[in-house]
Amino acid sequence: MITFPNAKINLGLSITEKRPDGYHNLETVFYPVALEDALEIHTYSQEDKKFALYQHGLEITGNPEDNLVVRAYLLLNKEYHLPPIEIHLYKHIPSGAGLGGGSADAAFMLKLLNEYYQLKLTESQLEVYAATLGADCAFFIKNTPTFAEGIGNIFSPISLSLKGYQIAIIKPDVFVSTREAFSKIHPHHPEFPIKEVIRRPIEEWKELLINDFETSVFPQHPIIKEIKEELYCQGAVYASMSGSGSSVFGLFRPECCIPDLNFKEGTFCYIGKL
Ligand SMILES: C[C@@](CO)(OP(=O)(O)O)[C@H](O)COP(=O)(O)OP(=O)(O)OC[C@H]1O[C@@H](n2ccc(N)nc2=O)[C@H](O)[C@@H]1O
Ligand SMILES: Nc1ncnc2c1ncn2[C@@H]1O[C@H](COP(=O)(O)OP(=O)(O)O)[C@@H](O)[C@H]1O
Repeated sequence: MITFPNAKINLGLSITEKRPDGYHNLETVFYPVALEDALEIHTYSQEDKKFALYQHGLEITGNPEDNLVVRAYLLLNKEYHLPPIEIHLYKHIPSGAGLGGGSADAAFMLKLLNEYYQLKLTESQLEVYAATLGADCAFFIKNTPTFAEGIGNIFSPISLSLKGYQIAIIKPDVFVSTREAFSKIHPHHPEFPIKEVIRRPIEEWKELLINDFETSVFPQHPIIKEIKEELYCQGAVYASMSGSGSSVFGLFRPECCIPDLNFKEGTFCYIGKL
Protein backbone atom coordinates (compact mmCIF):
# COMPACT_ATOMS: atom_id res chain seq x y z
CA MET A 1 0.00 0.00 0.00
CA ILE A 2 1.31 3.45 -0.91
CA THR A 3 0.75 6.98 0.37
CA PHE A 4 2.15 10.42 -0.41
CA PRO A 5 3.21 12.48 2.63
CA ASN A 6 3.14 16.19 1.78
CA ALA A 7 5.06 19.22 3.02
CA LYS A 8 3.74 22.18 4.97
CA ILE A 9 4.64 25.86 5.03
CA ASN A 10 4.35 28.28 7.94
CA LEU A 11 2.27 31.38 7.29
CA GLY A 12 3.72 33.65 9.97
CA LEU A 13 5.64 32.33 12.98
CA SER A 14 5.78 34.20 16.30
CA ILE A 15 7.91 32.93 19.15
CA THR A 16 6.01 34.31 22.10
CA GLU A 17 7.60 32.90 25.28
CA LYS A 18 10.45 30.81 26.60
CA ARG A 19 9.10 28.06 28.84
CA PRO A 20 10.65 26.69 32.04
CA ASP A 21 11.31 23.37 30.23
CA GLY A 22 13.55 25.21 27.71
CA TYR A 23 11.04 24.92 24.86
CA HIS A 24 9.27 27.96 23.40
CA ASN A 25 5.63 28.80 22.99
CA LEU A 26 4.83 29.88 19.48
CA GLU A 27 1.99 30.82 17.16
CA THR A 28 1.85 29.90 13.50
CA VAL A 29 -0.41 28.74 10.70
CA PHE A 30 0.48 25.44 9.07
CA TYR A 31 -0.68 25.16 5.45
CA PRO A 32 -0.33 21.91 3.45
CA VAL A 33 1.50 21.95 0.12
CA ALA A 34 1.48 19.28 -2.59
CA LEU A 35 5.25 18.73 -2.56
CA GLU A 36 5.26 15.04 -1.72
CA ASP A 37 7.38 12.08 -0.65
CA ALA A 38 6.19 8.56 -1.51
CA LEU A 39 5.89 5.95 1.22
CA GLU A 40 5.06 2.30 0.53
CA ILE A 41 4.74 -0.66 2.89
CA HIS A 42 4.31 -4.42 2.46
CA THR A 43 4.21 -7.20 5.00
CA TYR A 44 7.75 -8.57 5.04
CA SER A 45 8.15 -12.23 4.07
CA GLN A 46 11.41 -12.77 5.96
CA GLU A 47 10.38 -12.90 9.57
CA ASP A 48 13.89 -12.76 11.04
CA LYS A 49 13.81 -8.92 10.97
CA LYS A 50 11.09 -6.58 12.21
CA PHE A 51 11.55 -4.06 9.40
CA ALA A 52 13.63 -3.22 6.37
CA LEU A 53 13.86 0.38 5.18
CA TYR A 54 14.82 1.21 1.61
CA GLN A 55 15.50 4.91 1.01
CA HIS A 56 15.45 6.60 -2.39
CA GLY A 57 15.73 10.18 -3.63
CA LEU A 58 17.09 12.97 -1.44
CA GLU A 59 19.45 12.03 1.34
CA ILE A 60 18.36 11.87 4.99
CA THR A 61 21.01 12.11 7.67
CA GLY A 62 20.94 9.60 10.55
CA ASN A 63 20.54 5.86 11.02
CA PRO A 64 17.58 3.93 9.57
CA GLU A 65 16.37 3.06 13.13
CA ASP A 66 16.04 6.80 13.80
CA ASN A 67 14.04 7.47 10.66
CA LEU A 68 10.66 8.81 11.69
CA VAL A 69 8.79 6.25 9.55
CA VAL A 70 10.52 3.48 11.51
CA ARG A 71 9.82 5.22 14.82
CA ALA A 72 6.14 5.50 13.83
CA TYR A 73 6.04 1.78 13.00
CA LEU A 74 7.78 0.76 16.25
CA LEU A 75 5.38 2.96 18.22
CA LEU A 76 2.30 1.17 16.89
CA ASN A 77 4.05 -2.21 16.94
CA LYS A 78 4.53 -1.85 20.70
CA GLU A 79 0.78 -1.79 21.19
CA TYR A 80 -0.56 -3.82 18.28
CA HIS A 81 2.20 -6.42 17.59
CA LEU A 82 2.30 -5.76 13.86
CA PRO A 83 3.78 -8.17 11.31
CA PRO A 84 7.32 -7.37 10.04
CA ILE A 85 7.27 -4.82 7.23
CA GLU A 86 9.27 -3.66 4.25
CA ILE A 87 9.28 0.11 3.85
CA HIS A 88 10.14 2.10 0.73
CA LEU A 89 10.58 5.82 1.25
CA TYR A 90 11.18 8.11 -1.72
CA LYS A 91 12.34 11.52 -0.42
CA HIS A 92 11.41 14.49 -2.51
CA ILE A 93 10.84 16.97 0.36
CA PRO A 94 14.25 18.31 1.46
CA SER A 95 15.08 17.69 5.14
CA GLY A 96 15.97 20.48 7.54
CA ALA A 97 14.05 22.87 5.35
CA GLY A 98 11.24 23.90 7.69
CA LEU A 99 8.86 21.96 5.45
CA GLY A 100 8.03 19.28 8.02
CA GLY A 101 8.98 16.41 5.71
CA GLY A 102 10.08 14.07 8.49
CA SER A 103 6.97 14.78 10.54
CA ALA A 104 4.76 14.26 7.49
CA ASP A 105 6.36 10.87 6.82
CA ALA A 106 5.77 9.83 10.43
CA ALA A 107 2.13 10.94 10.47
CA PHE A 108 1.39 9.32 7.11
CA MET A 109 3.06 6.11 8.31
CA LEU A 110 0.66 5.99 11.26
CA LYS A 111 -2.30 6.53 8.91
CA LEU A 112 -1.00 3.91 6.47
CA LEU A 113 -0.48 1.25 9.15
CA ASN A 114 -3.94 2.00 10.53
CA GLU A 115 -5.49 1.34 7.15
CA TYR A 116 -3.27 -1.56 6.01
CA TYR A 117 -3.68 -3.53 9.24
CA GLN A 118 -7.22 -2.30 9.98
CA LEU A 119 -6.32 -1.06 13.45
CA LYS A 120 -9.49 1.08 13.55
CA LEU A 121 -7.73 3.99 15.27
CA THR A 122 -9.68 7.24 15.21
CA GLU A 123 -8.21 10.51 13.97
CA SER A 124 -7.88 11.72 17.57
CA GLN A 125 -6.01 8.57 18.61
CA LEU A 126 -3.66 8.95 15.63
CA GLU A 127 -3.03 12.58 16.65
CA VAL A 128 -2.04 11.47 20.15
CA TYR A 129 0.49 8.97 18.74
CA ALA A 130 1.78 11.54 16.24
CA ALA A 131 2.35 14.17 18.93
CA THR A 132 4.85 11.85 20.63
CA LEU A 133 6.97 11.79 17.45
CA GLY A 134 7.37 15.55 16.91
CA ALA A 135 5.71 18.84 17.82
CA ASP A 136 4.20 19.53 14.39
CA CYS A 137 3.63 15.86 13.49
CA ALA A 138 -0.03 15.71 14.57
CA PHE A 139 -0.87 18.49 12.10
CA PHE A 140 -0.37 16.02 9.24
CA ILE A 141 -3.11 13.67 10.51
CA LYS A 142 -5.94 16.03 9.46
CA ASN A 143 -3.59 17.88 7.11
CA THR A 144 -5.82 20.94 6.74
CA PRO A 145 -4.96 24.65 7.33
CA THR A 146 -4.38 24.92 11.07
CA PHE A 147 -3.56 27.58 13.63
CA ALA A 148 -0.96 26.13 16.02
CA GLU A 149 0.06 27.37 19.45
CA GLY A 150 1.71 25.94 22.58
CA ILE A 151 5.00 24.39 21.46
CA GLY A 152 3.39 24.08 18.03
CA ASN A 153 1.19 21.18 19.11
CA ILE A 154 -2.12 22.77 20.13
CA PHE A 155 -4.30 23.07 17.08
CA SER A 156 -7.42 24.83 15.94
CA PRO A 157 -8.72 24.65 12.38
CA ILE A 158 -8.89 27.89 10.43
CA SER A 159 -10.95 28.81 7.44
CA LEU A 160 -8.36 29.81 4.86
CA SER A 161 -8.12 28.80 1.23
CA LEU A 162 -5.29 29.77 -1.09
CA LYS A 163 -6.66 27.47 -3.80
CA GLY A 164 -5.45 28.48 -7.24
CA TYR A 165 -2.42 30.38 -5.97
CA GLN A 166 0.92 29.17 -7.23
CA ILE A 167 3.84 28.47 -4.94
CA ALA A 168 7.59 28.40 -5.42
CA ILE A 169 9.70 26.75 -2.72
CA ILE A 170 13.43 27.37 -2.82
CA LYS A 171 15.96 25.81 -0.47
CA PRO A 172 19.59 26.84 -0.71
CA ASP A 173 22.30 24.36 0.16
CA VAL A 174 22.69 25.62 3.74
CA PHE A 175 21.76 23.99 7.03
CA VAL A 176 19.94 25.81 9.83
CA SER A 177 19.80 24.16 13.25
CA THR A 178 16.29 24.58 14.72
CA ARG A 179 17.71 24.46 18.25
CA GLU A 180 20.27 27.17 17.45
CA ALA A 181 17.68 29.32 15.68
CA PHE A 182 15.50 29.20 18.81
CA SER A 183 18.44 30.10 21.05
CA LYS A 184 18.94 33.42 19.22
CA ILE A 185 15.32 34.54 19.54
CA HIS A 186 14.01 37.17 21.94
CA PRO A 187 10.45 35.97 22.48
CA HIS A 188 7.68 38.54 22.30
CA HIS A 189 4.01 38.79 21.43
CA PRO A 190 3.50 40.03 17.88
CA GLU A 191 2.17 43.50 17.18
CA PHE A 192 -0.25 41.99 14.66
CA PRO A 193 -1.57 38.60 15.85
CA ILE A 194 -1.22 35.96 13.12
CA LYS A 195 -4.79 34.71 13.58
CA GLU A 196 -6.05 38.20 12.66
CA VAL A 197 -3.56 38.97 9.89
CA ILE A 198 -4.41 35.74 8.11
CA ARG A 199 -8.00 36.92 7.65
CA ARG A 200 -6.82 40.06 5.85
CA PRO A 201 -6.26 40.19 2.08
CA ILE A 202 -3.05 38.41 1.03
CA GLU A 203 -1.75 41.71 -0.44
CA GLU A 204 -1.40 43.02 3.14
CA TRP A 205 0.59 40.03 4.45
CA LYS A 206 3.94 41.35 3.22
CA GLU A 207 3.87 44.09 5.86
CA LEU A 208 2.05 42.25 8.64
CA LEU A 209 2.81 38.52 8.59
CA ILE A 210 6.22 37.85 10.09
CA ASN A 211 8.38 34.79 10.70
CA ASP A 212 10.45 35.66 13.80
CA PHE A 213 13.19 33.22 12.78
CA GLU A 214 14.10 35.45 9.84
CA THR A 215 15.64 37.98 12.24
CA SER A 216 17.94 35.39 13.76
CA VAL A 217 18.66 33.31 10.64
CA PHE A 218 19.13 35.95 7.88
CA PRO A 219 22.30 37.57 9.31
CA GLN A 220 23.98 34.16 9.51
CA HIS A 221 22.76 32.97 6.10
CA PRO A 222 22.29 36.05 3.84
CA ILE A 223 21.51 33.76 0.88
CA ILE A 224 18.13 32.96 2.44
CA LYS A 225 17.25 36.66 2.62
CA GLU A 226 18.42 37.12 -0.98
CA ILE A 227 16.11 34.34 -2.14
CA LYS A 228 13.17 35.96 -0.38
CA GLU A 229 13.96 39.30 -2.05
CA GLU A 230 14.30 37.60 -5.43
CA LEU A 231 10.87 35.98 -5.06
CA TYR A 232 9.35 39.41 -4.43
CA CYS A 233 11.24 40.78 -7.47
CA GLN A 234 9.76 37.97 -9.55
CA GLY A 235 6.22 38.98 -8.59
CA ALA A 236 5.39 37.02 -5.42
CA VAL A 237 2.46 38.53 -3.57
CA TYR A 238 3.88 37.11 -0.32
CA ALA A 239 7.24 35.49 0.46
CA SER A 240 8.70 34.14 3.69
CA MET A 241 11.10 31.65 5.16
CA SER A 242 9.25 28.49 6.26
CA GLY A 243 9.63 27.36 9.89
CA SER A 244 13.21 27.67 11.09
CA GLY A 245 14.48 27.51 7.50
CA SER A 246 16.31 27.06 5.36
CA SER A 247 13.59 27.03 2.68
CA VAL A 248 11.78 30.12 1.45
CA PHE A 249 8.41 30.10 -0.30
CA GLY A 250 6.76 32.65 -2.54
CA LEU A 251 3.03 32.78 -3.27
CA PHE A 252 2.06 33.97 -6.74
CA ARG A 253 -1.37 34.96 -8.03
CA PRO A 254 -3.24 32.29 -10.05
CA GLU A 255 -2.85 34.26 -13.30
CA CYS A 256 0.82 35.13 -12.72
CA CYS A 257 3.36 33.53 -15.02
CA ILE A 258 6.28 32.57 -12.79
CA PRO A 259 9.49 33.31 -14.69
CA ASP A 260 12.41 30.90 -14.78
CA LEU A 261 13.97 31.02 -11.34
CA ASN A 262 17.71 30.72 -11.62
CA PHE A 263 19.44 30.06 -8.36
CA LYS A 264 22.91 28.73 -7.55
CA GLU A 265 23.72 25.10 -8.32
CA GLY A 266 22.64 22.81 -5.50
CA THR A 267 19.54 24.89 -4.77
CA PHE A 268 16.27 22.94 -4.46
CA CYS A 269 13.40 24.49 -6.45
CA TYR A 270 9.76 23.41 -6.51
CA ILE A 271 6.93 25.13 -8.33
CA GLY A 272 3.36 23.98 -7.86
CA LYS A 273 -0.22 24.97 -7.18
CA LEU A 274 -1.97 25.28 -3.86
C1 LIG B 1 9.47 25.72 15.00
C2 LIG B 1 8.99 24.81 13.90
C3 LIG B 1 7.74 25.50 13.33
O1 LIG B 1 7.20 24.86 12.25
O2 LIG B 1 10.05 24.71 13.00
P1 LIG B 1 10.31 23.75 11.70
O3 LIG B 1 10.67 22.38 12.18
O4 LIG B 1 9.05 23.74 10.90
O5 LIG B 1 11.45 24.39 11.00
C4 LIG B 1 8.61 23.46 14.49
O6 LIG B 1 7.56 23.56 15.39
C5 LIG B 1 9.77 22.81 15.21
O7 LIG B 1 9.38 21.49 15.48
P2 LIG B 1 10.41 20.29 15.39
O8 LIG B 1 11.26 20.40 14.17
O9 LIG B 1 9.62 19.04 15.60
O10 LIG B 1 11.34 20.63 16.61
P3 LIG B 1 11.99 19.59 17.60
O11 LIG B 1 12.82 18.64 16.81
O12 LIG B 1 10.91 19.07 18.50
O13 LIG B 1 12.96 20.58 18.44
C6 LIG B 1 14.26 20.92 18.09
C7 LIG B 1 14.78 21.89 19.14
O14 LIG B 1 14.17 23.18 18.97
C8 LIG B 1 13.83 23.76 20.22
N1 LIG B 1 12.37 23.99 20.27
C9 LIG B 1 11.52 23.30 19.46
C10 LIG B 1 10.16 23.57 19.46
C11 LIG B 1 9.69 24.57 20.35
N2 LIG B 1 8.39 24.88 20.38
N3 LIG B 1 10.55 25.23 21.15
C12 LIG B 1 11.89 24.97 21.12
O15 LIG B 1 12.67 25.60 21.84
C13 LIG B 1 14.33 22.83 21.28
O16 LIG B 1 15.62 23.26 21.64
C14 LIG B 1 14.42 21.50 20.58
O17 LIG B 1 15.41 20.68 21.12
N1 LIG C 1 11.64 10.38 7.13
C1 LIG C 1 12.41 11.45 7.39
N2 LIG C 1 12.48 12.46 6.51
C2 LIG C 1 13.24 13.54 6.77
N3 LIG C 1 13.99 13.71 7.87
C3 LIG C 1 13.96 12.73 8.79
C4 LIG C 1 13.17 11.57 8.59
N4 LIG C 1 13.33 10.78 9.65
C5 LIG C 1 14.17 11.41 10.50
N5 LIG C 1 14.56 12.59 9.98
C6 LIG C 1 15.43 13.58 10.66
O1 LIG C 1 14.61 14.68 11.06
C7 LIG C 1 15.29 15.91 10.91
C8 LIG C 1 14.29 17.03 10.52
O2 LIG C 1 13.66 16.72 9.33
P1 LIG C 1 12.41 17.51 8.69
O3 LIG C 1 11.17 17.27 9.48
O4 LIG C 1 12.31 17.11 7.27
O5 LIG C 1 12.86 19.00 8.73
P2 LIG C 1 12.18 20.29 9.34
O6 LIG C 1 12.03 20.08 10.84
O7 LIG C 1 13.14 21.35 9.01
O8 LIG C 1 10.86 20.48 8.69
C9 LIG C 1 16.40 15.66 9.88
O9 LIG C 1 17.59 16.17 10.39
C10 LIG C 1 16.51 14.14 9.74
O10 LIG C 1 17.74 13.64 10.14
